[in-house]
Amino acid sequence: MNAKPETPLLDKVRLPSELRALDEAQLPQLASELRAELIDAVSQTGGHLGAGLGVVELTVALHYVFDTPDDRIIWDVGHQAYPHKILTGRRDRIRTLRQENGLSGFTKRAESEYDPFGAAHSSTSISAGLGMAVARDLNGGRNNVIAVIGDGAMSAGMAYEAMNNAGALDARLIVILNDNDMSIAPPAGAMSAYLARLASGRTYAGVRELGKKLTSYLGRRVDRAITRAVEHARGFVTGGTLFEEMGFFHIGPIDGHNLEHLIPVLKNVRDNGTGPVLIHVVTQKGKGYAPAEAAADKYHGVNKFDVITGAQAKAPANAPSYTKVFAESLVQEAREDDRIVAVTAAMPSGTGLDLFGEAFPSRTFDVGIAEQHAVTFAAGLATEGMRPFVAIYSTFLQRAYDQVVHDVAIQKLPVRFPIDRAGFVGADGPTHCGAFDTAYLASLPDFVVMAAADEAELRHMVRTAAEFDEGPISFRYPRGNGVGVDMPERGQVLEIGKGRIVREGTKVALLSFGTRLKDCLLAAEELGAAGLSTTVADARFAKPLDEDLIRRLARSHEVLVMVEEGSVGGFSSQVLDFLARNGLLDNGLKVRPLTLPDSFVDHANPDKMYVDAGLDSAGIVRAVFAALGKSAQAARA
Ligand SMILES: Cc1ncc(C[n+]2csc(CCOP(=O)(O)OP(=O)(O)O)c2C)c(N)n1
Ligand SMILES: CC(=O)[C@@H](O)[C@H](O)COP(=O)(O)O
Ligand SMILES: [Mg+2]
Repeated sequence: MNAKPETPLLDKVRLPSELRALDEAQLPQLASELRAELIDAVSQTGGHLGAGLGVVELTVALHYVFDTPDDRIIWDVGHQAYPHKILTGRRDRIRTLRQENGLSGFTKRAESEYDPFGAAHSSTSISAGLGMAVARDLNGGRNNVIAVIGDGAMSAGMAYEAMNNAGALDARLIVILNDNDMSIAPPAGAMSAYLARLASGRTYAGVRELGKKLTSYLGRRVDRAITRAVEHARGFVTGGTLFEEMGFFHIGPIDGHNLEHLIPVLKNVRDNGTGPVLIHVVTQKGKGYAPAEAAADKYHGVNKFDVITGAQAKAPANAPSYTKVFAESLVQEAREDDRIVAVTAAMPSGTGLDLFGEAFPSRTFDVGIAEQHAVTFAAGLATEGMRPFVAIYSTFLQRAYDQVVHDVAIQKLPVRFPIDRAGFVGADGPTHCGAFDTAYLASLPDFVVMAAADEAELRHMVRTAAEFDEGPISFRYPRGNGVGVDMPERGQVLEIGKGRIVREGTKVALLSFGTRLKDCLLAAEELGAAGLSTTVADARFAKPLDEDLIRRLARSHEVLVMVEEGSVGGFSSQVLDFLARNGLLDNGLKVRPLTLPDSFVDHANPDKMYVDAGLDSAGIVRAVFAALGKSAQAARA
């Protein structure tokens, strides 16, 4: 275990008010101790590190200059907010980050008054900040509202919707564009190239012009320190930037690691000016920790690691991850069919499309954080006969629901949706839990909705989706590793709307949708041992349902339990609806849906989450006994 860093100055700063009592000359030391504390804490918990390292100085400067929590700081995504948490009364719990009952890995209103807005999905900060600014004005308040948004998050439409509105309202809102020239992967798109041009100072102003311009916004208080800050290194961009055209006063770029530059600029913006202002701050993701600076992903998200070497802990795996199986299967199909193309919204490594991109660079599209566009872009591809796969996390597809309905489903376009991170995701908590996709997709007419029970099934579903041209089709699979089943050389095309019986019994039927199948099989063993002959079926499809299979299970068993890792309203609800409409509930069948709880479940270890949700084998056994009016113990006795 590495020695805990010495942090004599940070030890005296529990809250921002104590930070504000420091002399400005002490701030570089504070920043250095804060960085060491951050590295040490994340080495023990794992989590998002690179983004936080990049905003250490910015965090210190913001809390030094602004009167938080009355002044509101909104961190976009919130993954970079660990230094903010350390400075805002949460240092004593920082080593509980992302663990059960510990601090959230993102900003969270319930956690602290210094977190005025919860996040984890990107590009919400300017909208939320504008709402707060307008509310302040309506209430006659005077506090500042500061939205800190990354260059990656700046690719999402919502950021522009918010700026468009802010420019029109002319509300006093401070936006800090934290430009580290990185998303999770290197950023994609024309906006990123534009920011790079601004940051490289293509358009310099002369000192006089700069002075005039700053004075026009900041009043006469523009001092030499600010002029120096914005002149420094890259120079000051004048006139006609996109942000100015949208009604923002645009300052920068300035060096986001230089407190002597940050503090005078922030103070002057705090004390002067009207209307919305955007400060373009240039930072380095992973700053100040050599292994992070050298890493391709700048240590965006890490496991526990050794501080000296940077080596990350790796859990031993007996099976490949679902993500990898998906990616390799798609590459395999794409070798056979050049109409297959792949789309990701800024998640090439998370979705496995980095592998696809290596094999087929010209058929891979990283559209940036732009889920809505990703879906409609794929719809356009499909209209011209391409076979697009939009590989996306369940939670992020939520953002593109109207595009799924209006652009894809109504037009019956064959867009394929491989849905990763379906179900509990563990440490990222409720914002990233893939709970709702089955409910929101299976309610759409003619949508084909599948879930893979294991990695071999996933391979079949990739092939099935590739060859299905009749309309939209999705298949879901969870975060983490497969079960370790034998893999077919190539996937088979599954019959649409047909499930499979995995084990035959007579009294109890367990109907699984997705990877809970293995717990159903364990439960069936236990039920069998207790004298309850149990059938286990893998539904494969939530839409269209395998009606014959369900009818058979309902008619020939006393108990029918549906098991899924999704919200209420999903697969089980589809089955219940079918049973009710077809009179299959009229003869005393005991039916129990086992779904995710109807609540937002906080971050924890996924295995524990399954137990708490009753979705492990013991929970399934309990549900069967409860349906039969017995306790599990009594039945065993
Ligand atoms: C809507 C949405 N899509 C995707 C993600 C996944 N994601 C989290 S952080 C991130 C990169 C953000 O880049 P940037 O805003 O530049 O922040 P940085 O990590 O560089 O500080 C992505 C793609 C997300 N959180 N929300
Ligand atoms: C903040 C964010 O949205 C991503 O970094 C996310 O945490 C990645 O999750 P995975 O680790 O499951 O890819
Ligand atoms: Mg970035």
